[in-house]
Amino acid sequence: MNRSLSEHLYEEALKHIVGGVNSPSRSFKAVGGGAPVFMKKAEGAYFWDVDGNRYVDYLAAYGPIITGHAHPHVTRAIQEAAANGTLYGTPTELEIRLAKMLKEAIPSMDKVRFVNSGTEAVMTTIRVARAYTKRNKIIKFAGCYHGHSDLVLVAAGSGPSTLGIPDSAGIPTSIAHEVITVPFNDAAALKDALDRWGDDIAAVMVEPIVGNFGMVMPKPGFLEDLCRLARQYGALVIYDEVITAFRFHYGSAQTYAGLANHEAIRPDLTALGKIIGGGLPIGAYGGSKKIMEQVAPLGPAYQAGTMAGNPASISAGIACLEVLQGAGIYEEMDRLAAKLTDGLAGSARRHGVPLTINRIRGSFSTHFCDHPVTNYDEAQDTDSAAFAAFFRAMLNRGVNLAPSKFEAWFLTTAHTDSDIDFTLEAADAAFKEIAGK
Ligand SMILES: Cc1ncc(COP(=O)(O)O)c(C=O)c1O
Ligand SMILES: N[C@H](C=O)CCC(=O)O
Repeated sequence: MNRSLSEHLYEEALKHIVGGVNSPSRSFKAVGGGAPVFMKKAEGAYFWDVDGNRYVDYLAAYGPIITGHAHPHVTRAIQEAAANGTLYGTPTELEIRLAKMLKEAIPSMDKVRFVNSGTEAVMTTIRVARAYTKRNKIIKFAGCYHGHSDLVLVAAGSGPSTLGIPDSAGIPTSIAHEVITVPFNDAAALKDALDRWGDDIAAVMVEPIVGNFGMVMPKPGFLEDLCRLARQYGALVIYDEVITAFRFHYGSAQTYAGLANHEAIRPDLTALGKIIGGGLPIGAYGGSKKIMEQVAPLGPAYQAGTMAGNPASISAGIACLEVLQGAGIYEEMDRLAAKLTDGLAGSARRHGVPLTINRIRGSFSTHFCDHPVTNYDEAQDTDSAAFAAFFRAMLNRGVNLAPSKFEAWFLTTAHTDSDIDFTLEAADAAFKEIAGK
Protein backbone atom coordinates (compact mmCIF):
# COMPACT_ATOMS: atom_id res chain seq x y z
CA MET A 1 0.00 0.00 0.00
CA ASN A 2 1.51 3.34 -1.04
CA ARG A 3 1.48 5.91 1.78
CA SER A 4 4.12 8.29 0.46
CA LEU A 5 2.01 11.40 1.00
CA SER A 6 1.40 10.44 4.63
CA GLU A 7 5.14 10.00 5.05
CA HIS A 8 5.78 13.41 3.54
CA LEU A 9 3.14 15.07 5.75
CA TYR A 10 4.62 13.40 8.81
CA GLU A 11 8.02 14.94 7.99
CA GLU A 12 6.29 18.33 7.73
CA ALA A 13 4.28 17.80 10.91
CA LEU A 14 7.44 16.92 12.86
CA LYS A 15 8.81 20.38 12.05
CA HIS A 16 5.81 22.19 13.52
CA ILE A 17 3.89 19.95 15.94
CA VAL A 18 5.57 18.23 18.84
CA GLY A 19 6.08 14.58 17.89
CA GLY A 20 4.04 15.30 14.76
CA VAL A 21 0.80 14.46 16.59
CA ASN A 22 -1.68 16.29 18.79
CA SER A 23 -2.23 13.37 21.14
CA PRO A 24 0.62 10.95 21.87
CA SER A 25 -1.70 7.96 21.41
CA ARG A 26 -1.75 8.73 17.68
CA SER A 27 1.98 8.18 17.24
CA PHE A 28 3.22 4.83 15.89
CA LYS A 29 6.05 4.70 18.45
CA ALA A 30 4.70 1.54 20.12
CA VAL A 31 4.15 -0.31 16.85
CA GLY A 32 7.57 0.06 15.28
CA GLY A 33 7.63 3.84 14.66
CA GLY A 34 7.38 5.70 11.39
CA ALA A 35 4.66 7.86 9.93
CA PRO A 36 1.12 7.58 11.24
CA VAL A 37 -1.48 7.59 8.49
CA PHE A 38 -2.81 11.04 7.63
CA MET A 39 -6.52 10.68 6.99
CA LYS A 40 -8.41 12.98 4.65
CA LYS A 41 -12.02 11.90 4.81
CA ALA A 42 -14.21 9.73 6.99
CA GLU A 43 -17.70 8.48 6.28
CA GLY A 44 -19.66 5.68 7.91
CA ALA A 45 -17.28 2.86 8.81
CA TYR A 46 -14.51 4.08 6.51
CA PHE A 47 -11.48 6.33 6.36
CA TRP A 48 -9.66 7.47 3.22
CA ASP A 49 -6.06 8.60 3.65
CA VAL A 50 -4.27 11.37 1.78
CA ASP A 51 -2.88 8.78 -0.67
CA GLY A 52 -6.38 7.60 -1.54
CA ASN A 53 -6.30 4.29 0.40
CA ARG A 54 -9.52 3.14 2.10
CA TYR A 55 -9.63 1.62 5.60
CA VAL A 56 -12.40 -0.02 7.61
CA ASP A 57 -12.18 1.87 10.90
CA TYR A 58 -12.37 0.28 14.36
CA LEU A 59 -10.68 3.19 16.18
CA ALA A 60 -13.86 5.28 16.11
CA ALA A 61 -11.67 8.16 17.34
CA TYR A 62 -11.04 6.22 20.59
CA GLY A 63 -14.76 5.73 21.17
CA PRO A 64 -16.90 8.81 20.46
CA ILE A 65 -17.84 7.94 16.87
CA ILE A 66 -20.40 5.26 17.78
CA THR A 67 -22.80 6.28 14.98
CA GLY A 68 -20.04 6.06 12.35
CA HIS A 69 -18.29 9.00 10.73
CA ALA A 70 -20.36 11.91 9.43
CA HIS A 71 -23.69 10.38 10.40
CA PRO A 72 -26.29 12.49 8.53
CA HIS A 73 -28.44 13.19 11.62
CA VAL A 74 -25.43 14.33 13.65
CA THR A 75 -23.94 16.31 10.75
CA ARG A 76 -27.23 18.14 10.20
CA ALA A 77 -27.44 19.03 13.89
CA ILE A 78 -23.91 20.47 13.81
CA GLN A 79 -24.62 22.45 10.63
CA GLU A 80 -27.81 23.90 12.10
CA ALA A 81 -26.06 24.79 15.33
CA ALA A 82 -23.17 26.44 13.48
CA ALA A 83 -25.58 28.49 11.37
CA ASN A 84 -27.09 29.87 14.59
CA GLY A 85 -23.72 30.83 16.06
CA THR A 86 -21.13 28.52 17.57
CA LEU A 87 -20.54 30.05 20.99
CA TYR A 88 -22.72 32.31 23.11
CA GLY A 89 -21.25 32.53 26.61
CA THR A 90 -24.84 32.47 27.84
CA PRO A 91 -27.09 29.57 28.83
CA THR A 92 -29.11 27.88 26.08
CA GLU A 93 -32.16 25.62 26.09
CA LEU A 94 -30.12 22.94 24.29
CA GLU A 95 -28.02 22.41 27.43
CA ILE A 96 -31.16 21.63 29.42
CA ARG A 97 -32.23 19.10 26.79
CA LEU A 98 -28.96 17.19 26.86
CA ALA A 99 -28.75 17.38 30.66
CA LYS A 100 -32.25 15.84 30.89
CA MET A 101 -31.30 13.07 28.44
CA LEU A 102 -28.23 12.21 30.53
CA LYS A 103 -30.19 12.26 33.80
CA GLU A 104 -32.91 10.00 32.38
CA ALA A 105 -30.31 7.48 31.22
CA ILE A 106 -28.05 7.68 34.30
CA PRO A 107 -30.22 7.85 37.43
CA SER A 108 -27.35 8.56 39.88
CA MET A 109 -27.03 12.05 38.36
CA ASP A 110 -29.48 14.57 39.84
CA LYS A 111 -27.44 17.50 38.57
CA VAL A 112 -25.06 17.81 35.63
CA ARG A 113 -22.38 20.28 34.54
CA PHE A 114 -20.95 20.32 31.00
CA VAL A 115 -17.23 20.80 30.36
CA ASN A 116 -15.04 20.33 27.28
CA SER A 117 -13.29 16.99 27.71
CA GLY A 118 -13.20 13.81 29.72
CA THR A 119 -10.04 15.09 31.40
CA GLU A 120 -11.85 18.17 32.71
CA ALA A 121 -14.83 16.10 33.84
CA VAL A 122 -12.68 13.70 35.86
CA MET A 123 -10.48 16.46 37.26
CA THR A 124 -13.52 18.29 38.55
CA THR A 125 -15.17 15.23 40.11
CA ILE A 126 -12.03 14.89 42.21
CA ARG A 127 -12.16 18.54 43.24
CA VAL A 128 -15.83 18.21 44.17
CA ALA A 129 -15.17 15.04 46.15
CA ARG A 130 -12.37 16.79 48.03
CA ALA A 131 -14.58 19.81 48.71
CA TYR A 132 -17.43 17.60 49.94
CA THR A 133 -15.38 15.26 52.16
CA LYS A 134 -12.74 17.83 53.17
CA ARG A 135 -10.14 15.14 52.55
CA ASN A 136 -7.21 15.10 50.12
CA LYS A 137 -6.24 11.69 48.80
CA ILE A 138 -7.80 9.51 46.13
CA ILE A 139 -7.51 5.83 45.34
CA LYS A 140 -7.31 4.78 41.71
CA PHE A 141 -6.71 1.46 39.97
CA ALA A 142 -3.51 0.58 38.12
CA GLY A 143 -3.81 0.92 34.35
CA CYS A 144 -7.07 2.86 34.42
CA TYR A 145 -6.74 6.07 32.41
CA HIS A 146 -8.63 9.13 33.57
CA GLY A 147 -7.27 11.82 31.27
CA HIS A 148 -4.16 13.91 31.74
CA SER A 149 -4.72 16.01 34.85
CA ASP A 150 -1.88 15.73 37.37
CA LEU A 151 -3.49 13.55 39.99
CA VAL A 152 -4.58 10.73 37.70
CA LEU A 153 -1.37 10.49 35.66
CA VAL A 154 -0.02 8.07 38.21
CA ALA A 155 -0.02 4.41 37.08
CA ALA A 156 -2.08 5.53 34.09
CA GLY A 157 -3.07 3.13 31.31
CA SER A 158 -3.83 3.82 27.63
CA GLY A 159 -1.38 6.24 25.93
CA PRO A 160 0.91 6.67 28.97
CA SER A 161 1.36 2.88 29.33
CA THR A 162 1.70 2.41 25.60
CA LEU A 163 4.55 4.92 25.50
CA GLY A 164 6.16 3.63 28.70
CA ILE A 165 5.39 6.73 30.82
CA PRO A 166 2.57 5.61 33.15
CA ASP A 167 3.96 8.03 35.76
CA SER A 168 4.36 11.25 33.85
CA ALA A 169 7.24 13.63 34.44
CA GLY A 170 6.23 17.08 35.64
CA ILE A 171 3.93 15.92 38.43
CA PRO A 172 5.12 17.27 41.79
CA THR A 173 5.88 14.53 44.33
CA SER A 174 3.51 16.27 46.70
CA ILE A 175 0.66 15.62 44.25
CA ALA A 176 1.71 12.05 43.45
CA HIS A 177 1.61 11.39 47.20
CA GLU A 178 -2.10 12.17 47.16
CA VAL A 179 -2.85 9.15 44.95
CA ILE A 180 -2.88 5.54 46.06
CA THR A 181 -2.95 2.92 43.34
CA VAL A 182 -4.31 -0.58 43.77
CA PRO A 183 -4.87 -3.44 41.28
CA PHE A 184 -8.23 -3.56 39.49
CA ASN A 185 -10.49 -6.44 40.51
CA ASP A 186 -8.71 -6.76 43.88
CA ALA A 187 -11.08 -5.80 46.72
CA ALA A 188 -8.60 -7.05 49.35
CA ALA A 189 -5.95 -4.58 48.12
CA LEU A 190 -8.52 -1.80 48.18
CA LYS A 191 -9.43 -2.68 51.75
CA ASP A 192 -5.75 -2.64 52.76
CA ALA A 193 -5.35 0.83 51.25
CA LEU A 194 -8.47 2.09 53.01
CA ASP A 195 -7.36 0.54 56.31
CA ARG A 196 -4.12 2.49 56.02
CA TRP A 197 -5.24 5.84 54.59
CA GLY A 198 -9.04 5.70 55.02
CA ASP A 199 -9.33 8.88 57.11
CA ASP A 200 -7.90 10.98 54.31
CA ILE A 201 -9.44 9.32 51.24
CA ALA A 202 -11.83 11.70 49.47
CA ALA A 203 -12.78 9.27 46.71
CA VAL A 204 -12.24 5.92 45.08
CA MET A 205 -12.07 6.52 41.33
CA VAL A 206 -12.63 3.68 38.85
CA GLU A 207 -13.52 2.86 35.28
CA PRO A 208 -16.39 0.52 36.29
CA ILE A 209 -15.77 -1.44 33.11
CA VAL A 210 -12.20 -0.82 32.04
CA GLY A 211 -11.52 0.46 28.54
CA ASN A 212 -7.90 1.51 28.87
CA PHE A 213 -5.90 -1.68 29.34
CA GLY A 214 -8.19 -3.49 26.97
CA MET A 215 -11.84 -4.01 27.80
CA VAL A 216 -12.02 -5.62 31.21
CA MET A 217 -15.16 -6.48 33.15
CA PRO A 218 -15.20 -6.16 36.92
CA LYS A 219 -15.31 -9.59 38.56
CA PRO A 220 -18.72 -10.40 40.10
CA GLY A 221 -18.98 -8.56 43.41
CA PHE A 222 -15.98 -6.26 42.81
CA LEU A 223 -17.96 -3.04 42.29
CA GLU A 224 -20.29 -3.93 45.17
CA ASP A 225 -17.24 -4.39 47.44
CA LEU A 226 -15.69 -1.17 46.13
CA CYS A 227 -18.80 0.88 46.88
CA ARG A 228 -19.37 -0.73 50.28
CA LEU A 229 -15.74 -0.27 51.39
CA ALA A 230 -15.52 3.32 50.15
CA ARG A 231 -18.67 4.26 52.06
CA GLN A 232 -17.55 2.43 55.17
CA TYR A 233 -14.52 4.73 55.21
CA GLY A 234 -16.47 7.90 54.35
CA ALA A 235 -15.06 8.21 50.83
CA LEU A 236 -17.08 9.00 47.71
CA VAL A 237 -17.23 6.67 44.70
CA ILE A 238 -16.43 8.25 41.34
CA TYR A 239 -17.15 6.32 38.15
CA ASP A 240 -15.21 7.42 35.12
CA GLU A 241 -17.69 6.52 32.39
CA VAL A 242 -16.00 8.59 29.69
CA ILE A 243 -15.70 5.46 27.53
CA THR A 244 -18.48 3.29 28.93
CA ALA A 245 -21.52 5.60 28.98
CA PHE A 246 -23.79 4.77 26.02
CA ARG A 247 -21.19 2.28 24.77
CA PHE A 248 -22.92 -1.03 25.66
CA HIS A 249 -26.53 0.08 25.93
CA TYR A 250 -28.53 3.32 26.13
CA GLY A 251 -27.23 4.22 29.59
CA SER A 252 -24.06 3.74 31.54
CA ALA A 253 -22.09 0.86 33.04
CA GLN A 254 -23.83 1.53 36.35
CA THR A 255 -27.15 0.47 34.75
CA TYR A 256 -25.80 -2.11 32.30
CA ALA A 257 -27.60 -5.46 32.44
CA GLY A 258 -24.24 -7.27 32.37
CA LEU A 259 -23.64 -5.99 35.91
CA ALA A 260 -25.91 -7.04 38.79
CA ASN A 261 -27.12 -5.10 41.85
CA HIS A 262 -27.47 -1.68 40.28
CA GLU A 263 -28.41 -0.04 43.57
CA ALA A 264 -25.33 -1.50 45.30
CA ILE A 265 -22.97 -0.22 42.62
CA ARG A 266 -24.41 3.28 42.34
CA PRO A 267 -21.63 5.91 42.38
CA ASP A 268 -21.70 9.34 44.03
CA LEU A 269 -20.20 11.13 41.05
CA THR A 270 -19.88 10.20 37.37
CA ALA A 271 -17.59 11.63 34.70
CA LEU A 272 -18.69 11.51 31.07
CA GLY A 273 -17.27 12.45 27.68
CA LYS A 274 -16.74 10.99 24.20
CA ILE A 275 -20.09 9.60 22.91
CA ILE A 276 -22.19 12.30 24.61
CA GLY A 277 -20.61 14.88 22.27
CA GLY A 278 -21.37 13.01 19.05
CA GLY A 279 -17.81 13.61 17.81
CA LEU A 280 -17.35 17.20 19.01
CA PRO A 281 -15.41 18.15 22.16
CA ILE A 282 -17.36 17.59 25.36
CA GLY A 283 -17.26 16.32 28.90
CA ALA A 284 -19.79 16.31 31.72
CA TYR A 285 -19.96 15.34 35.32
CA GLY A 286 -22.84 14.80 37.66
CA GLY A 287 -24.07 13.26 40.87
CA SER A 288 -26.47 13.72 43.72
CA LYS A 289 -27.89 17.19 44.32
CA LYS A 290 -26.21 17.44 47.72
CA ILE A 291 -22.75 16.74 46.34
CA MET A 292 -23.14 18.74 43.12
CA GLU A 293 -24.24 21.79 45.10
CA GLN A 294 -20.60 22.09 46.19
CA VAL A 295 -19.95 23.54 42.72
CA ALA A 296 -19.87 27.30 42.04
CA PRO A 297 -22.03 29.39 41.83
CA LEU A 298 -23.89 27.41 44.54
CA GLY A 299 -20.90 26.17 46.49
CA PRO A 300 -17.21 26.71 47.19
CA ALA A 301 -15.69 24.34 44.56
CA TYR A 302 -14.80 26.42 41.52
CA GLN A 303 -15.07 25.12 37.96
CA ALA A 304 -15.68 27.14 34.80
CA GLY A 305 -15.27 27.08 31.02
CA THR A 306 -15.47 29.59 28.15
CA MET A 307 -16.35 26.84 25.67
CA ALA A 308 -18.47 24.73 28.02
CA GLY A 309 -21.96 23.84 26.77
CA ASN A 310 -21.33 25.35 23.33
CA PRO A 311 -24.32 24.81 21.03
CA ALA A 312 -22.38 22.79 18.44
CA SER A 313 -21.12 20.13 20.88
CA ILE A 314 -24.42 19.97 22.73
CA SER A 315 -26.43 19.66 19.48
CA ALA A 316 -24.12 16.92 18.21
CA GLY A 317 -24.51 15.11 21.53
CA ILE A 318 -28.30 15.29 21.44
CA ALA A 319 -28.36 14.04 17.83
CA CYS A 320 -25.99 11.18 18.62
CA LEU A 321 -28.11 10.04 21.57
CA GLU A 322 -31.23 10.29 19.40
CA VAL A 323 -29.65 7.88 16.92
CA LEU A 324 -28.73 5.53 19.77
CA GLN A 325 -32.37 5.47 20.93
CA GLY A 326 -33.27 3.64 17.70
CA ALA A 327 -34.61 0.11 18.01
CA GLY A 328 -32.06 -2.72 17.79
CA ILE A 329 -29.01 -0.43 17.52
CA TYR A 330 -26.99 -2.02 20.32
CA GLU A 331 -28.15 -5.56 19.44
CA GLU A 332 -26.78 -5.14 15.92
CA MET A 333 -23.37 -3.88 17.15
CA ASP A 334 -23.33 -6.83 19.55
CA ARG A 335 -24.12 -9.30 16.74
CA LEU A 336 -21.44 -7.92 14.43
CA ALA A 337 -18.82 -7.80 17.19
CA ALA A 338 -19.59 -11.42 18.12
CA LYS A 339 -19.20 -12.47 14.49
CA LEU A 340 -15.91 -10.57 14.29
CA THR A 341 -14.43 -11.90 17.53
CA ASP A 342 -15.52 -15.50 16.77
CA GLY A 343 -13.80 -15.19 13.42
CA LEU A 344 -10.64 -13.61 14.89
CA ALA A 345 -10.40 -16.29 17.59
CA GLY A 346 -10.83 -19.11 15.06
CA SER A 347 -8.31 -17.61 12.68
CA ALA A 348 -5.69 -17.04 15.41
CA ARG A 349 -6.19 -20.63 16.61
CA ARG A 350 -5.76 -22.05 13.10
CA HIS A 351 -2.47 -20.20 12.74
CA GLY A 352 -1.25 -21.05 16.25
CA VAL A 353 -1.21 -17.42 17.44
CA PRO A 354 -2.11 -17.10 21.17
CA LEU A 355 -4.97 -14.60 21.48
CA THR A 356 -7.27 -13.63 24.34
CA ILE A 357 -10.29 -11.57 23.38
CA ASN A 358 -12.30 -9.58 25.94
CA ARG A 359 -15.59 -8.56 24.35
CA ILE A 360 -18.36 -6.48 25.90
CA ARG A 361 -21.15 -6.10 23.37
CA GLY A 362 -19.93 -3.90 20.48
CA SER A 363 -16.40 -3.35 21.77
CA PHE A 364 -13.54 -5.68 22.50
CA SER A 365 -9.79 -5.95 22.98
CA THR A 366 -7.30 -8.39 21.50
CA HIS A 367 -4.47 -9.49 23.80
CA PHE A 368 -1.64 -11.51 22.30
CA CYS A 369 -1.29 -14.01 25.14
CA ASP A 370 -2.70 -17.34 26.29
CA HIS A 371 -3.95 -16.22 29.71
CA PRO A 372 -7.04 -14.28 30.79
CA VAL A 373 -6.75 -10.49 31.14
CA THR A 374 -8.51 -9.24 34.28
CA ASN A 375 -6.06 -6.59 35.49
CA TYR A 376 -3.26 -4.31 34.32
CA ASP A 377 -0.41 -6.75 35.09
CA GLU A 378 -2.06 -9.38 32.91
CA ALA A 379 -2.66 -6.83 30.14
CA GLN A 380 1.00 -5.81 30.20
CA ASP A 381 2.18 -9.42 30.14
CA THR A 382 1.29 -9.85 26.47
CA ASP A 383 3.30 -10.01 23.25
CA SER A 384 3.88 -6.39 22.18
CA ALA A 385 5.87 -7.42 19.08
CA ALA A 386 3.05 -9.72 17.90
CA PHE A 387 0.53 -6.90 18.39
CA ALA A 388 2.73 -4.47 16.47
CA ALA A 389 3.11 -6.94 13.58
CA PHE A 390 -0.65 -7.60 13.56
CA PHE A 391 -1.43 -3.88 13.64
CA ARG A 392 0.79 -3.20 10.61
CA ALA A 393 -0.43 -6.23 8.69
CA MET A 394 -4.03 -5.09 9.22
CA LEU A 395 -3.26 -1.50 8.25
CA ASN A 396 -1.58 -2.67 5.06
CA ARG A 397 -4.75 -4.59 4.23
CA GLY A 398 -7.07 -1.63 4.83
CA VAL A 399 -8.12 -2.07 8.47
CA ASN A 400 -7.50 0.80 10.91
CA LEU A 401 -6.90 -0.09 14.57
CA ALA A 402 -5.48 1.94 17.46
CA PRO A 403 -1.66 1.76 17.46
CA SER A 404 -1.54 0.33 20.98
CA LYS A 405 -2.04 -3.12 22.44
CA PHE A 406 -4.04 -1.52 25.29
CA GLU A 407 -6.75 0.13 23.19
CA ALA A 408 -10.12 -1.34 22.22
CA TRP A 409 -11.79 -2.05 18.90
CA PHE A 410 -15.10 -0.19 18.61
CA LEU A 411 -17.98 -1.25 16.39
CA THR A 412 -20.28 1.51 15.19
CA THR A 413 -23.81 1.61 13.84
CA ALA A 414 -22.23 2.01 10.38
CA HIS A 415 -20.38 -1.33 10.25
CA THR A 416 -21.96 -4.07 8.13
CA ASP A 417 -21.55 -7.80 7.59
CA SER A 418 -19.44 -7.14 4.54
CA ASP A 419 -17.04 -4.96 6.63
CA ILE A 420 -16.69 -7.83 9.08
CA ASP A 421 -16.02 -10.32 6.25
CA PHE A 422 -13.41 -7.95 4.79
CA THR A 423 -11.78 -7.55 8.22
CA LEU A 424 -11.70 -11.30 8.86
CA GLU A 425 -10.05 -11.93 5.51
CA ALA A 426 -7.39 -9.34 6.38
CA ALA A 427 -6.94 -10.82 9.86
CA ASP A 428 -6.49 -14.34 8.53
CA ALA A 429 -3.67 -13.14 6.30
CA ALA A 430 -2.23 -11.08 9.19
CA PHE A 431 -2.20 -14.04 11.61
CA LYS A 432 -0.59 -16.19 8.90
CA GLU A 433 2.12 -13.54 8.46
CA ILE A 434 2.76 -13.37 12.24
CA ALA A 435 2.85 -17.17 12.57
CA GLY A 436 5.46 -17.34 9.79
CA LYS A 437 7.84 -14.98 11.65
C1 LIG B 1 -11.92 6.51 30.88
C2 LIG B 1 -11.38 7.81 30.36
N1 LIG B 1 -11.40 8.89 31.16
C3 LIG B 1 -10.97 10.08 30.74
C4 LIG B 1 -10.48 10.25 29.48
C5 LIG B 1 -10.02 11.61 29.05
O1 LIG B 1 -10.88 12.13 28.09
P1 LIG B 1 -10.39 13.27 27.07
O2 LIG B 1 -9.40 12.61 26.15
O3 LIG B 1 -11.66 13.69 26.38
O4 LIG B 1 -9.79 14.34 27.87
C6 LIG B 1 -10.42 9.15 28.61
C7 LIG B 1 -9.89 9.24 27.22
O5 LIG B 1 -9.12 9.95 26.79
C8 LIG B 1 -10.88 7.91 29.07
O6 LIG B 1 -10.83 6.83 28.30
N1 LIG C 1 -7.59 5.55 25.41
C1 LIG C 1 -7.56 7.00 25.39
C2 LIG C 1 -8.89 7.43 25.75
O1 LIG C 1 -9.80 6.67 25.88
C3 LIG C 1 -7.05 7.51 24.09
C4 LIG C 1 -7.28 8.97 23.80
C5 LIG C 1 -5.98 9.68 23.59
O2 LIG C 1 -5.07 9.50 24.39
O3 LIG C 1 -5.86 10.45 22.61
